[in-house]
Amino acid sequence: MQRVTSSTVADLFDVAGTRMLEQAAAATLPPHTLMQRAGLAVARLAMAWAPHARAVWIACGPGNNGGDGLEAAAQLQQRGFAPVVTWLGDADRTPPDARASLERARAAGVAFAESPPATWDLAIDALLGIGASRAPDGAMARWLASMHAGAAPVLSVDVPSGLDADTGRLTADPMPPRAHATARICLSLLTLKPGLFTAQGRDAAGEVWLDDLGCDASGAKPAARLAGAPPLHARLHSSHKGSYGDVAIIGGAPGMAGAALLAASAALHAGAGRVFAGLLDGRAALDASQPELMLRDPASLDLSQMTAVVGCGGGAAICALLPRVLSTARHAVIDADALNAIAQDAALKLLLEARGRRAQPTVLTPHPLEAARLLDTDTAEVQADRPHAAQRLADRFGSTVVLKGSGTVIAAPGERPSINLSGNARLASAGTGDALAGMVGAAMASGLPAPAAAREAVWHHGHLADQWPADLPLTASALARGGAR
Ligand SMILES: NC(=O)C1=CN([C@@H]2O[C@H](COP(=O)(O)OP(=O)(O)OC[C@H]3O[C@@H](n4cnc5c(N)ncnc54)[C@H](O)[C@@H]3O)[C@@H](O)[C@H]2O)[C@@H](O)CC1
Ligand SMILES: [K+]
Repeated sequence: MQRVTSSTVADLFDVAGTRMLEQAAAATLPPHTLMQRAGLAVARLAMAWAPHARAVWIACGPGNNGGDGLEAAAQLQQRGFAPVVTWLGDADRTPPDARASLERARAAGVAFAESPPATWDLAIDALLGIGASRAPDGAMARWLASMHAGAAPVLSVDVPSGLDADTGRLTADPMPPRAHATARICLSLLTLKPGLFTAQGRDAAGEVWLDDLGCDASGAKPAARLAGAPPLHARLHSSHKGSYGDVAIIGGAPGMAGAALLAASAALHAGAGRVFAGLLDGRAALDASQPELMLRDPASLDLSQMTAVVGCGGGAAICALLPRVLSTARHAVIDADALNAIAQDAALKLLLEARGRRAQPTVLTPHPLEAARLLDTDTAEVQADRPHAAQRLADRFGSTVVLKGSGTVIAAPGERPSINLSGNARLASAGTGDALAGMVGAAMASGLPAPAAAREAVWHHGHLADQWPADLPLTASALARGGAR
């Protein structure tokens, strides 16, 4: 059993892939073995996580996810706990594995009840797993609502019930936030699923653990992956500023110079050799606190050997510069207003596609609304399947895509999407996206391929927020200055 952290490197399997693995594993094992392993793993995690829980409520659904809960109940009962099971199954239609676990729970003397106990110290959600086919309703929906509204911690078996394991879309009502990060925990069985880590999955699952039930997943095709912590890049003693590349920040229209300066500061502190601030606001003054930044007229910059970070605070004025950036920049990071300009202009779309065909490294950094505009759809459709949306965008424009949001997805043509696990809600403030664009630019300028540059910068950006002292406000300018690696 292992806990998943932002550093974890792992393959993610969708429901179809997980089912294939389950069938292959079950075929080599005595009947009911996988469920016994699953129930034991749930019981062990429950005992380790809530060792003093006296009242344990286990809510079990009609399928094999419920079977895991019944098996866990038997195991807990045998170890001196007193679980109370509420079960929504029908003995005649229960699948064979779950029926065997039902018998074991009854034989162990587990208490069954029609409704949840009055109070509980730990709730185990074994209502629905990867077989969920519709939104929970009736008693199931009521039980889920009360366990997630209660103060006691919740352990979800395999996936939080009502969460789509492939996409992280919650079909149940949104789960209320919890005061403590570990008040929700999820034990994913056999495989890790993409939906646990993006969209609403992070909030619904809480801390994620994996038990592979002793099965080897190496033969199966993953749907996505967790890229984990990037490697440390040691610098050669004989290196010089030219070794780490030039970054040109192009943006900062009148009234929005701050966004471009944030990106410039982030690129500088993330290790770029030289950073040029090509501000659209010709009256903007140099940031006196960062004399390393070089202020230039954006039209005068020769981008052919540079990484251009374009769009931060660009406003409508960025449109006029985009044809030159898209045609000439050696590497490009396209953010914010530049993304919106491209979404509205067929000629700019063609130029972006042409960059992809020329294999000129390009990273797009949209939030869901910007991604929706580029895909000519709406935010709900993007959020309904974030890995798929990011991959569509990457394939469409031949670019690396960083789809921001909870569980940032990084996709590139010909690669499986990866999901980043560093970062937290403190990043939800103005300017943090500008800092990220600058950090991606610095990583590209250092010579990393676009997908690796995107993954590494996204991880570092989130990691900074994870390490941020709780009593210090996280502002974008401080984040940008903290980007040194
Ligand atoms: N068979 C085995 O030995 C193993 C099963 N495992 C567990 O089995 C789960 C998958 O089991 P199943 O395929 O039976 O699927 P589930 O137990 O996730 O759910 C399927 C059942 O729930 C019903 N259902 C679906 N949506 C519903 C809703 N909204 N309201 C009410 N009922 C609903 C379906 O009609 C079906 O009866 C995994 O998530 C995992 O927890 C794992 O432990 C691996 C081993
Ligand atoms: K569940």
